[in-house]
Amino acid sequence: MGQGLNRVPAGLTVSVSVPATSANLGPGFDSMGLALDLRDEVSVTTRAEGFTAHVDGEGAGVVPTDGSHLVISTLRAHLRDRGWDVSGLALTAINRIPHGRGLGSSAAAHASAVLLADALLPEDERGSEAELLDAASQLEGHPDNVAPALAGGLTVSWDDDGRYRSAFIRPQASVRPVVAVPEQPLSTETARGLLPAQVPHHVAAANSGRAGLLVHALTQDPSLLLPGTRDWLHQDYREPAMPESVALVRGLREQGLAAVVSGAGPTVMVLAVGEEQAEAARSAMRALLAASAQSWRVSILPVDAVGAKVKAHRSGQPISG
Ligand SMILES: Nc1ncnc2c1ncn2[C@@H]1O[C@H](COP(=O)(O)OP(=O)(O)O)[C@@H](O)[C@H]1O
Ligand SMILES: N[C@@H](CCOP(=O)(O)O)C(=O)O
Repeated sequence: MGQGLNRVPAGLTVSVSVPATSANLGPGFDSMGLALDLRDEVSVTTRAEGFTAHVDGEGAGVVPTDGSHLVISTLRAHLRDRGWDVSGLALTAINRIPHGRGLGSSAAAHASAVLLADALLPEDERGSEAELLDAASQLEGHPDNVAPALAGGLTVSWDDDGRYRSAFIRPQASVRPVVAVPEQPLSTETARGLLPAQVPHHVAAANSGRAGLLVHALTQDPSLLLPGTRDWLHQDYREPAMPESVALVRGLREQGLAAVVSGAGPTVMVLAVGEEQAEAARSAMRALLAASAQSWRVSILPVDAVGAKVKAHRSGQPISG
């Protein structure tokens, strides 16, 4: 327990649920993201001593069960930043977001931790929405997953001289994301390591144009989603780490479907328009993956319009220490 820090009392329980997210959406590298209807649920109860994590679902048996669990360590880091700490914590999680697949599991964990920590603070010490967005994004290293995880829907985020900010946008209701999630994970860190330090000016210009077009396609004219999801900044550079995913994106795009690598991959997502095209995308994915050596989960994952929910808070009176 840090010296001079206020102590959150034992006996407080807080729960959050946070959606999966797909970042980049093609040309919106490190800035655009979409929340998806698949949620992690996490509860913590403060106690006098000891840090434990009980996890069901994705990551069970793999992620740590002590104080080094990502949500516990991040929650404590956020508390300390605010001048507080906690002597003990029991965490329970139902994880549905697969890890290391490009569906924002680590962003969901960082967002959960910051929201849980904030809810454990006395009301007058809690952060604003903008502060929580910035705090969770700083922990994640980029804001494109954290912003839609917190707010739902579609977000465009930017770095405002060292502070992350986000605009929240309602996508067209007809947009139906379809995902193909492979068995084999790929860490975001590894995928980021494949990116070049610089790209030619004409490539940056082309990508910026498509990112602008993508916002128009997602909000006004979904018939432009195929050109609006074209990327030159990250997907091809990452091909050596996920050749099947990049080949799947190409195969789907040749059929006129707006396919992208979800986040840093290796999940592939199609931004379909309407139920009929979503079903067609699902069939096309299954057909193109029929000969794959690994298994893939193919499903329609609707857009989550709600974002993170702090679900319960049995409040007590935090004490100073
Ligand atoms: N809910 C969670 N609880 C504990 N650790 C998690 C959780 N979610 C993610 N992680 C950690 O983050 C890693 C995945 O992060 P990352 O490589 O960024 O992939 P992605 O965010 O695309 O799923 C996992 O292997 C695990 O170590
Ligand atoms: N912009 C990031 C997005 C990473 O998303 P994740 O879901 O794979 O963590 C990147 O492309 O590196």
